[in-house]
Amino acid sequence: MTDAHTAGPFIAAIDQGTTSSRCIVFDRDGRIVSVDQKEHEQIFPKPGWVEHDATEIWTNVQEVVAGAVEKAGITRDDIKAIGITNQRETTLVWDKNTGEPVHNAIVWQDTRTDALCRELGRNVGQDRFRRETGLPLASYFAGPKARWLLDNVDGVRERAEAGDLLFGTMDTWVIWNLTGGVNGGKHVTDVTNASRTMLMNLHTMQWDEKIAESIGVPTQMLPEIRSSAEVYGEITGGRLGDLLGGIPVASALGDQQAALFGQTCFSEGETKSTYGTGTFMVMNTGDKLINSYSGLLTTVGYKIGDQDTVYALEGSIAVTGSLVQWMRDQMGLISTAAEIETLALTVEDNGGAYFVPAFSGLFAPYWRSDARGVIAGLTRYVTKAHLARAVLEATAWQTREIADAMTKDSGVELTALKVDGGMTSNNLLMQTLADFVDAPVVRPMVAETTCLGAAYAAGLAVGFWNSTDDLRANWRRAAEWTPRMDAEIRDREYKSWLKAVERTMGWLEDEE
Ligand SMILES: Nc1ncnc2c1ncn2[C@@H]1O[C@H](COP(=O)(O)OP(=O)(O)O)[C@@H](O)[C@H]1O
Ligand SMILES: O=P(O)(O)OC[C@H](O)CO
Repeated sequence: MTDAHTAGPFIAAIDQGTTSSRCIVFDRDGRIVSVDQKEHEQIFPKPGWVEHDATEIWTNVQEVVAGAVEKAGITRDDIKAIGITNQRETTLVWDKNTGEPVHNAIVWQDTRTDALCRELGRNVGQDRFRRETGLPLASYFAGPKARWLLDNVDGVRERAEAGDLLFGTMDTWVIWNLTGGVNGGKHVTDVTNASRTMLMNLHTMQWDEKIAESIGVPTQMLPEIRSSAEVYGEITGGRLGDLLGGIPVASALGDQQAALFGQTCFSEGETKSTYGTGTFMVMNTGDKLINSYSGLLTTVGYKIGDQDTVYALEGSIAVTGSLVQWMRDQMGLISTAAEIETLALTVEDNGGAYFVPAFSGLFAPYWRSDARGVIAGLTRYVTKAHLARAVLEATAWQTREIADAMTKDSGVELTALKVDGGMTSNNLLMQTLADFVDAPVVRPMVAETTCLGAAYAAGLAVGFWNSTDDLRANWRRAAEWTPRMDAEIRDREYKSWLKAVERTMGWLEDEE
């Protein structure tokens, strides 16, 4: 509910995430006024496959927007703009005449395009994709997922070539529906989301015809690439049209880029790391498009209207919070995620055990789809409490590897790491992180940095905030952890971790 401290007007933001969709209403100081959230089904048709029902997601998005507005006790006139942020890479194709998806969305974690990526590597070469798109060939990205839909769903290639089908990541799907759907919905994406498709040329910021042809995706089904902060259209029609019709839809950012923005990492070298299902460390590299030689992604940080593009380096870790979920749901060793900390605190150390959760292969800095999970160093001494430690340490060591790669590629030493996401409520993990990366770890007051970033971008687009300086003033520290680990112990432990990582590689044979 609004009160005297949160007088309007407001900006709303939608976060269409991997496990849920949420909407948050913010005031001018970047404070949360209301939140509504709804989970959607995770569909696992085969080992390694992960899908979402995009129709369910759109229904949930409408519900949470209506829910957040109702909880705030405000109306359309109080909201100056709405921004979008989203799980990235998750790929959908739908019919522009009916609004019906041709298939479930293929989620970023899905590994069904591994073989296709290997084939593209053999036929076209890794280097070409890296050079033009900033990305290594991996099943993580959207382009190969689109190709899979074109090849494997009946009639889809013909309908796409006839111009009846639209491709989009979840930003595009939500914006198209919000702005009218079959009745003139805008078919757009922003530069950050486009930079994760493997179809956009990072040098021109346009679809790369040759790359699209080599992957086998017709460019006519791709959305128009726009900046991250501008008015794409207005809320039109349907349930939300009645409630919020006319409100400008004014930003789109992939969720990790939105978190960079929400953490106000506006200067070159500033870095954030978000700890959710997976973990994503992103460094602002300003106007420098840095080629990574250490296994990071070169990506777009953001682009505000017609200002210059801000680039970024990213280290993506597939499994962090989801390892805690696995300990809870598959192993039954804890009953809530928070219990991992209580259990880990019953022992002094990991008892010699190291857990490398290469469940979907290894992402950054290795990009090895043939890797699978390993628990190394087991003896009869090891208890479930030691494993709980090893689980938390896995997140911290994976971050350390990315931090090392960032320093190598950018030449910038990490002086502080701004963190956010669900796992940051774990104090032991945050201390371990500071110890392993050997830098202070800081968490802001508003932990919902993803939605905040989308709200900030939308607010800038409509003049609700004037500049990024206005936004910096809103960032406030809530907690800080400083390193206190003996360097010799850290180096010894790091070596053992790297040895355990080695053990995960080559588990899958080429034909698997
Ligand atoms: N206290 C905790 N300790 C460790 N992990 C936690 C804790 N609380 C939540 N998590 C993990 O954080 C993740 C949820 O964080 P969230 O930021 O909501 O993720 P996402 O946005 O990716 O859905 C879950 O994977 C959960 O296991
Ligand atoms: O929805 P999240 O927070 O799990 O983020 C997913 C990432 O965008 C995948 O690249």
